[in-house]
Amino acid sequence: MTSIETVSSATAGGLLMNGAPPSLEVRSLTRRFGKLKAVDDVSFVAWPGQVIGFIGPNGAGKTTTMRILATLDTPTEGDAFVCGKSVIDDADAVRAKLGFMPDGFGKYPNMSVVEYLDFFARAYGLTGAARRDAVERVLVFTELRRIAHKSVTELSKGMGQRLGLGRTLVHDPEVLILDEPAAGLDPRARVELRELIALLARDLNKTVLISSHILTELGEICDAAAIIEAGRILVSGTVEEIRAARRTKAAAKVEGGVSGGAAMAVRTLGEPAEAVRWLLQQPGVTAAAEAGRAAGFTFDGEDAERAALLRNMLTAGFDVTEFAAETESLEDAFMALTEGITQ
Ligand SMILES: Nc1ncnc2c1ncn2[C@@H]1O[C@H](COP(=O)(O)OP(=O)(O)OP(=O)(O)O)[C@@H](O)[C@H]1O
Repeated sequence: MTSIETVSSATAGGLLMNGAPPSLEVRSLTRRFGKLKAVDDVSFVAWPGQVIGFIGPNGAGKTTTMRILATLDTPTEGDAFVCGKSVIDDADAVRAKLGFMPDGFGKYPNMSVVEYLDFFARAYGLTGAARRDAVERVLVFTELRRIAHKSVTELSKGMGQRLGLGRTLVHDPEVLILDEPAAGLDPRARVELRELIALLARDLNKTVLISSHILTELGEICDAAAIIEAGRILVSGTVEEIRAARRTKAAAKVEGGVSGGAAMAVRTLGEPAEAVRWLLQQPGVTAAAEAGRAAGFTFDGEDAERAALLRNMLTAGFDVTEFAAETESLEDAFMALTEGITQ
């Protein structure tokens, strides 16, 4: 690993988004275990309504970071803030604002789903009607109502994960920390979990930090990502910022190319190299390069100028079969951005 890339404009711009502070801020966090730096100067931010993927291979430092956020461990250096409260100096306030779903959690035998949730509601100090309402709200949200009286030890993996998520929601926290919640789920349960997480962020404005070592698992639900390897953040920011950083990097690779503009791709019946040569002469085209059988380019212009570019291309004799804005997956962007960075 030779460099760190943080592409979040929010971190650079004074930690405000639309005038609001971040709901989660990890600031130069380091955790040593003897000689091992499990977490090494990790920083990233997340905002209300955002699902942020915490992505990295096994042993990268995700769980250690999450445990510190959940006040279950303390950092060697640095600090983290949940709704502005320090995990070191104000751990009680953090616990009230945060729900943590660990990657494995105990299920007590002889306890039904409703009793399990009620147990956690008591642990959070809820009493009387407030406790009953909280448990009911969670049963409805997680769709566990119909199996409320089933024993927790008889649940399927998918239902067990719903219960684990429900457990973190009883005190209605603003920030949710979910450690590998999709691990071991079948495709249907995974989609259902994804829908619940989207609801929590989009409808209830919660911040969700969700870890995985599988990038594709998170690509579809995350608005932002922090990618970690060997304790260090390789890249962090919104998915759009990560894609933009990738485009800038791609454009910088093209000789004479100036970065900026929307990513586009064009396919013709001829050689892509010919299209690339022609594109590089056109106004608004800031970079172009061959991309398999297509020519990829970045274009800085409005719809009318884009239409003119296509018209000119046809007039110039190119047999265009496809001409489209490129939507790059988070995975593609990550692979390109971290190319040559990881060992
Ligand atoms: N209590 C501990 N004592 C010593 N080493 C630890 C301890 N906890 C974690 N580690 C080490 O710190 C490193 C980071 O571990 P961590 O569990 O945070 O990684 P992770 O990204 O969550 O990985 P996984 O996906 O496998 O859970 C690993 O090398 C791990 O062995």
